[in-house]
Amino acid sequence: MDAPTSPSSRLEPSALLRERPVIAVLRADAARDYDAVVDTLVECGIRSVELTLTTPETIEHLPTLHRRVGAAAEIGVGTITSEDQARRAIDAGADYLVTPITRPSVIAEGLRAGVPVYPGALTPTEVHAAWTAGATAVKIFPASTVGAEYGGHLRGPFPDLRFVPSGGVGLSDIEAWLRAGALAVSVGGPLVGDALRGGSLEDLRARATQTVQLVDDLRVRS
Ligand SMILES: O=C[C@H](O)COP(=O)(O)O
Repeated sequence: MDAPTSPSSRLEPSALLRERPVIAVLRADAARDYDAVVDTLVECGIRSVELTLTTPETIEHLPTLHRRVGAAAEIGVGTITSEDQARRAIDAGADYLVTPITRPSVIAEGLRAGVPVYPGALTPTEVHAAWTAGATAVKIFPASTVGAEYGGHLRGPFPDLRFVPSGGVGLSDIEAWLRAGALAVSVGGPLVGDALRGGSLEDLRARATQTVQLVDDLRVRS
């Protein structure tokens, strides 16, 4: 049985994510493919990277990536669906956990360890359940099925809600989501492209630089 969790134990998002509200989601064929892409993203100013458990050896490779980026970026582990996965990711040093679903026991693992959790939810009922279980922010997934307008709708009944859209968020959607009140945006394919599968790192650099510029400009203007 999943234990209820007091919202008072909710963890805050990192300063890195608050300052530059983009999470780059990496889904690779092998963990070693992360290295050059993470280096490039962080060089361009991306400060939050989410690895995914569909990539073999992700947890084993996490300490190597932490050594590569140092304090320049936080590295989270996503696609977590079980308490065991959550514990293993935490033990390997995950800075945060991301789940495609809301499972209160996984959120509780993060809270116990002091590691922020971003659980996935879509409907208002799911979003509310994720938030009250102690999410640092609720991952709205898959975000492209609802669009940025949905974020504004959620703020009506849930004015304190923190949310992060994920899934199909294009670079051209980032501004609308942040203006709708998102804490941050989570972007995989549209940012990373084919860079994890031998694609151009220069093209990745261009997309990452453009993305960083966009969110920094929005912060200055808001
Ligand atoms: O699990 C994947 C993330 O939600 C990112 O999705 P995306 O590649 O559509 O941006």
